[in-house]
Formats: sequence, C-alpha cells, structure tokens
Amino acid sequence: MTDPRSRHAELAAQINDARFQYYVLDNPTLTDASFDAMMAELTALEEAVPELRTPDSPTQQVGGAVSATFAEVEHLVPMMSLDNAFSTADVEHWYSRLGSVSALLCEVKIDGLALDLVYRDRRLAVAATRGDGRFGEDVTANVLTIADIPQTLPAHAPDLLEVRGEVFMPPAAFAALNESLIAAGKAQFANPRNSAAGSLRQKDPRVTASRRLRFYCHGIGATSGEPVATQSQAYAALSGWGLPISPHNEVVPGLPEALAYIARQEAHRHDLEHEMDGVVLKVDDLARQADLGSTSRAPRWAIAFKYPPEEVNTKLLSIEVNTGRTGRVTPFGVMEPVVVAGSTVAMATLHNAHEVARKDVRPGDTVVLRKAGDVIPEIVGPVLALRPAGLPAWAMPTHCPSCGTPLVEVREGDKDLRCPNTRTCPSQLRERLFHLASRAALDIEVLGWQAADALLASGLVTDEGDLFDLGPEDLLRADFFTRIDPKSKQRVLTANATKLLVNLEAAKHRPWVKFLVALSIRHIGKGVAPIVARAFPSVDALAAATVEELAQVEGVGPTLAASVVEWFAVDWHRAIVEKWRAAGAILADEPADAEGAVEAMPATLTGLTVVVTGSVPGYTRDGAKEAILAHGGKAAGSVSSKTSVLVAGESSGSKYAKAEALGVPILPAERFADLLTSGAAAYAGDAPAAE
Ligand SMILES: NC(=O)c1ccc[n+]([C@@H]2O[C@H](COP(=O)([O-])OP(=O)(O)OC[C@H]3O[C@@H](n4cnc5c(N)ncnc54)[C@H](O)[C@@H]3O)[C@@H](O)[C@H]2O)c1
Ligand SMILES: [Zn+2]
Repeated sequence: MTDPRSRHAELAAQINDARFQYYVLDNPTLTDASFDAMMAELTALEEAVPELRTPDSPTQQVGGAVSATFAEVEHLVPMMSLDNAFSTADVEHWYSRLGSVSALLCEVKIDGLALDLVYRDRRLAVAATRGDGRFGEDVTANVLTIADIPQTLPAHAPDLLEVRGEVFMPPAAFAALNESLIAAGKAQFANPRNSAAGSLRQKDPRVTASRRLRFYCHGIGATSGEPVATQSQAYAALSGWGLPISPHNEVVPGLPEALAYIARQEAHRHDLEHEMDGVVLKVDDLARQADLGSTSRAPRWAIAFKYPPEEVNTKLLSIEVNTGRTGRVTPFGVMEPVVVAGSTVAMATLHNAHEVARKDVRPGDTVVLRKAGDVIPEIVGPVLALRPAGLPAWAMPTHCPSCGTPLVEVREGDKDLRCPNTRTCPSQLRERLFHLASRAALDIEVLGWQAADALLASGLVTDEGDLFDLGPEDLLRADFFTRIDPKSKQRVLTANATKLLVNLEAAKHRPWVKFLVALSIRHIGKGVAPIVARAFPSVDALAAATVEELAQVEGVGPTLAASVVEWFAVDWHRAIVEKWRAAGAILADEPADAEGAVEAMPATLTGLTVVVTGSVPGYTRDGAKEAILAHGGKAAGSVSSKTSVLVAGESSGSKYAKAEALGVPILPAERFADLLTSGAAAYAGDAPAAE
C-alpha cells in the first residue's frame, strides 16, 4: 500500500495542476468526474489522517488563481466554493446537520464561471472573477460588453451593492462558436463552461463582446441596502433593480420537495438556456445562514448536488472500420468499456477519416467520451496532456475491410469513402439482408445478423435475390440451421430454420411499400417510401418512371429521383426484382389491397371529431381509430363540447353520459360504416333533445 502522506502529496499536486489548467488556462486536462474523484480521494485521506488537512491543502482552498494577464482585485466579501453531494444520502446527511430550517431555496447549478460585480453609487465599478476566493481578476472592461449585466442601477438601489452570479454561454451560442472556430482552423472549446470562461477572460474586450455571454445572479456580497430576511427576498430586490435572476429558482418547505426538485431538473438537464451540472440547495433564511457559517472553502448552509457525469475519460484501444449497407466505410473507436450517463460504452462512431483527423484521436490516446442522456455516445477528443510520446496518427484504410476492394469517394471530392463492390461485398450484403428483414421492410423475424451471416457464408444466398427460393433442403446444408436429432441421428432443421421458411413465405405477400423499403435504394427509407409507393403502385411502374416524373411527386426531391433511376439501371438490381417475382412475391398494390384502399378512401370526416366507446363490430379499437383518420376525421379519447359525434358500442358508461349531458350526437356502433361513407349525414337528426 502506498503511504498516505505521499499519496496525499501526489494527489494535491495533480489537483493543483488540474485547477491551473481549468481556471487559468480554460483548457482542462481532466473531466470534471475525474477531478471530483481525485478531490473525494483527497478528502477521504484527510478524514483518515487529519494532520494532512493543512491550510494549503486543495480541500481547504477555493480553487483558482489570478493570472498575470489581469489586474488583481480584492473582493469585499470572499467568494466561496460549494460542497458537493453525489447521492440522496449525501444530501440527507447535509440536511440533518442544519438544525431547524423552515425553507430551502432550490436553484439549478449553472455550468459557467463565477463573477463578482460591485456597484458603487449605482454604477458598475468593478467586475472580477472568483480567483482564489479573496482576490479575483479584474475583467470589468469585458463585462461591460455583456448585455444581461446592467451598467447602472435605478435610483432606489443601494449605494453599495456586491452581487455574485454565473456567466454562461447558451448551448446554441457554444455550438455556433465552435463551428466558427473550426472554420477558422482554430482549436474548439471542450464545453460551454470553458467557452464562457475563455470568452470572458480575454485581453481584448471586443472578443468578449462577440461571444453572446449571459449572466444570472446567485448570491450577495457586501451591501449598504436595507437588510432582508431571506435569500429569495434578496433576489426579488435584485430583480427589481434590473439584475437578472434565474427563472428556475424555487423555495420549498423541506427535504422531500428539494429531492423532488433535483429529480425534476434532471429530466430537463439539456432543455435549459444553459448547461447545468446539478442543483444547488441553500438555506433560505439569512439569519440561519449566518449561524451556520462557512469553512475556509464553502458555506455550510448550501450544497451542490451533482448529476452523474456525462463526460468520462477512457482509453481508445483501436480505431476499426465498418462497411455499411450502402457501402459507406465508417471508422469507429473501440474503447476500454466505461460507464457514462448510466450505460456502459465500448464503441462510438467517428463518422469518417476527416473527423478522425480533425479530432486528432489516435489509438492509445486517453479520450473524453461524452454521452448526454439518450444521445449516441461521442468521442469528444484526446487528452493531449496524457498522450504517450511518439504515438502515431491513425490512417484510413485504402481497401474495404470486408472484401478488399479499393475504396472510392462517395461523391467526387467527398470526405466519405465507400466500397464500390455493392453486389458481393459480404459486409454490405449482410447489412442489406438485415435491413430487408427489419420491421420497416419485410419483417422477417428470425433473419438477424447471425442468420444473414450463415446464409452468406454457406453460399445458400449470393445476394438478396436468392432469398425467396430457399427451401428446407437448402437450409439442411448449413450447420447454422440444423441440428442432429438424438433419436434418428438424422440432420434436421432447427425450429428457427422452420420459422425462417414460414416467415419468408409470409413476406412474399407484404404490401409493395414494404418491398420498396427492402430494396435498399439509397435515400428511400420508411419515411418517404409510402409517398413513392402511392405515386407508383408497382415495381414495374417505378422501374418505368423517369427522373422528371419522379421529381414531380410532392415529397420526392431530385436526389431521390435520380437515386431511383440509377438503381433500376443496374442489371443485378433488376435481376433481384425478377427473382423475387418468379418466387411468388407480388411487388404491386392490388386494388383491393388494404393499405391501398385506405389511401383511396373519401375524406368524409373532414372537420369532425369522433369519439368511440365500447366495441365496434368488425373493428379493433385501433382499427376504428385508423378508419376515422383515414377518412380525414380526428379520433379523440374523451367527450367534450368539441366532440362531433360519439360512436357508442354500449348504451351506458361515462362517455355516454357525458355525451348525453353535452348534447353530443350519439351513433350506435352498428352504424359506424354509415358514418365512414356519409359523414355527418349519418347522425344528423340523432342528436338527443338536450338543450
Ligand atoms: N476538469 C478539471 O480539471 C477541473 C478542475 C477544477 C475544477 N473543475 C470543476 O469545478 C468543480 C469545482 O469548482 P468550484 O470550486 O467552482 O465548485 P463548484 O463548481 O462545484 O461549485 C461552486 C460554484 O458553483 C457556481 N454556481 C453555479 N450555479 C450556482 C448557483 N445557483 N448558486 C451558487 N453557485 C452556483 C458558482 O460559480 C460557484 O463558485 C469541480 O467539481 C469540477 O466539476 C474541474
Ligand atoms: Zn467491400
């Protein structure tokens, strides 16, 4: 075991270094989660060996410093940091030590940088960063360019007012800034917090002025004003003097409501006008705040609850490439598995070789991995400070990893590369089969990646054209689809293989639109396929269409039109269609086809809102709803004065009673078909005689 003393010294040095990178250079080398973990370890060491807790320990100091670029300003009242809570238990522990508290002020923790404003005689005199808590950096000239911050206060404001708050950059402004930095060939900011800090801490105020910074107050320092009882009242006063206060603040009676606030805000973590990394709970009563006091680093009357990190560090083990369904070759990073935003991540796309070069990530790098909520994980970039010396840059392969064919640009001069061997490249074929089997296409449940691989590897299928010719004797030739029957010692089909054959047979009768999706024509996905299938109701009609005819269809652009014509110009593509047809697939909408019929239905219910209660003969609940929609009507779930008619499969129940009370016409469910054919005429005269 390492000696606690040397571990403490090592950690303290690393933390001080990280703080310098973060606060002074605005260019962190660690994620906040790694930093917080180091601080937690240091705190634990000091709890075990209290004499390590010296005044110069990072746990006793407000991180940050004054850089040589700015003049030093002494704050009138020192600026503090906040203690952290990472769990409900931490918050409960903090709350239990407060004594009696009648109200908590809940605030969102704005991920920006702290700023101190001093107004003298109602004029902004000095604006300073937090610095080491006692001395900050004079950034007054820059702050004068921030529109949210008033330069003068109204006559009823006090003579002396020191307020604290957070400068932040809205996420949209951050994204726009990074785009312009990329365009100018400059380094991007890692996150909105660093971009706000980097934008405020500029030598040239014109740069700050161009950066769309915003500000909310979250504390009061020295003031000559009338004393108030609570922090929330102080905010109200600030607001009255024109200072901006967060609209997300809430005063609650106690802990349960505060925990509910924490949960509620987490659900909206990415919806606010600023990034947030948690919630700050404060004792609202200012007299209680004074009783509780502060440590050298943070007040005891407040706590910052931090949400689980969305950015973590991990090792990039390798960069692999994958050939997709349309031949596009995509690099992706393989990482040491790591938990981020609640799930374990080991792979993330890097999109194309250009992205890899732009981010300059190399196998062997420590990288920042980001996953926000349900968003796809992203490799943000390398931690350059941790890069081993001489680590070589990654090079994009020149040949397809699946079939060895030389790669070409997707379009001339394009960043993306593709494998031109569309017909037999195993990777493309496998992806096409998998796509063809998806629910949006032919919905062949047992045809997953493994089955697709087995069909290709065994040579039973050379391309998707062969699929519907498969019979039991074919599948018997592949190990994947067979097993040895223990009794007869004969090779027999597995249950899944039998299911595959049944599914394939069923798939032949799917509507044309499903086949259209199954063809993997570039740009024709499940969204646009119904539009194309309606305009060209068979594969023959579509194959005969010209670019002009296609482009005339509303919702079909020139790119899509060209892509369809190009697809049908390829011999082996047309051969797929013919093989499917020969195997019994329909590939056309018959006039009586259910989906075709729905499209053709007359819009008899336009402007009508229909509610259905009880069962309608011949329809499922959803089926009745769909029929209403297909005839141009609105299907509602409950009866109101806006309801045009209630279709009642029973002559009782709350909907029935409500319709009666409101005088909404009621139509017996047996007459639903009349409603679909003749609209409002079906119930005219049926309105009950209520007033
Ligand atoms: N990545 C790194 O290398 C690195 C280095 C140093 C610090 N950090 C990050 O900074 C944190 C420590 O910084 P800190 O000491 O500023 O503490 P903190 O960010 O955890 O909390 C204190 C700060 O929160 C801010 N804040 C935002 N909203 C607030 C609100 N509504 N009310 C009150 N204050 C609010 C204030 O500016 C205050 O100074 C670490 O936990 C880490 O996340 C990261
Ligand atoms: Zn290939």
